[in-house]
Amino acid sequence: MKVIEHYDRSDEPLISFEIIPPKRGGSVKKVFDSLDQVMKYNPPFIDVTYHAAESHYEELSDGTIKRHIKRKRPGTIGLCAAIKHKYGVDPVPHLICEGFTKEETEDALIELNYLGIDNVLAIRGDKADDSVPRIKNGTFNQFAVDLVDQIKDMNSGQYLENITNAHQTDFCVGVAGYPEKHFEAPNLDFDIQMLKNKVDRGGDYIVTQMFFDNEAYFRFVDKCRDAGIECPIVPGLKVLTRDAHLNFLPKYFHLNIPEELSHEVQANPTQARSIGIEWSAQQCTELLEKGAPGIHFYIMGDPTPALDVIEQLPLGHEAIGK
Ligand SMILES: NC(=O)C1=CN([C@@H]2O[C@H](COP(=O)(O)OP(=O)(O)OC[C@H]3O[C@@H](n4cnc5c(N)ncnc54)[C@H](O)[C@@H]3O)[C@@H](O)[C@H]2O)C=CC1
Ligand SMILES: Nc1nc(=O)c2c([nH]1)NC[C@@H]1CN(c3ccc(C(=O)N[C@@H](CCC(=O)O)C(=O)O)cc3)CN21
Repeated sequence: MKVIEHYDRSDEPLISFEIIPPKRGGSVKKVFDSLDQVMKYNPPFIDVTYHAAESHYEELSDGTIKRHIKRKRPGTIGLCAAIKHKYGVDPVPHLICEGFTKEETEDALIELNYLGIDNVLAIRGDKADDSVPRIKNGTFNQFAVDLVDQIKDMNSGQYLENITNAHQTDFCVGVAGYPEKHFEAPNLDFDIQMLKNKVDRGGDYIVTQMFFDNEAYFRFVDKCRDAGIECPIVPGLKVLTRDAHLNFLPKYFHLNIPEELSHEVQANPTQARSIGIEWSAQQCTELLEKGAPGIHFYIMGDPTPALDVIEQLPLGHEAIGK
């Protein structure tokens, strides 16, 4: 079933999760162990991140530099197929522009279609310093909106080359939104216009970047509505569990940590996990009271903090599968 149908049909807020594939050489068992734990809560869908190849440089004994190109976390599509068939839950693979040609993306969409997977999250992808320069032959999607166009084209039977009577796929497309602005955008209004483009061109729902201050989410939703964006805007949350997150999360995700939270963690660094869980539970309670369509938890490799949060929430039957 499509993610947008889950939101349209449910009377209860939906609790969903996002995971990351294991590093190359890792075992899928750890992922299944995580998923076994979250299944108790009947997630309607599970997102699986997608990762491009990265460059690594090695200095050889003669002083020359050798470049190695490696995809650190392969396996998104296989993992999605496994989730669908092992748990009967709708997987949402991420598709990214960075590092992939449109031709590779078309092939990935064909694989997904054959697997009966009809949801994707269309994002641009992080422009890492060590991303692989575009030396491949082919065309590239520059922004997430270009990827949305490509997916919607396939939904109307338009492939990259002209194919008469081509099969029309039927993907539901999620896109990313930034309550505290994407760091490259000059201002929030500009970023919201770019978000509106993604929705106008076929994005069915929005999942937000993580945030720790609900006011940022509520302001963002108001501004999106004022800009004419009508689709569900799902808050994405990560539970802070370590004092190191005070630096790590702003650095990697360009977000603000409220003073009250950072002071509390700095005063009791060994209690970071319980402080973070308490903070997140309060965030969720207010978000749900004020009508958020659900919560999307970024659990990545470890579901336990998010599950501790969920246990504290006043959720109904459908949302928590009790
Ligand atoms: N779940 C995940 O894996 C998520 C990953 N991300 C990461 O966040 C980053 C951004 O991804 P998206 O939001 O999908 O990218 P996007 O392409 O929608 O926007 C990226 C930036 O470009 C700007 N922009 C968009 N269209 C533009 C245009 N036509 N002209 C000028 N500027 C334009 C936007 O304002 C924004 O600052 C990526 O690096 C992505 O990997 C974000 C959320 C979720
Ligand atoms: N810019 C951006 N890139 C992303 O890939 C991304 C977002 N934003 N926002 C939404 C989700 C959340 N994502 C992630 C990705 C990795 C971790 C992660 O590895 N967290 C560990 C870090 C471990 C370490 O210390 O290295 C953690 O402890 O939080 C968390 C969220 C992926 N997504």
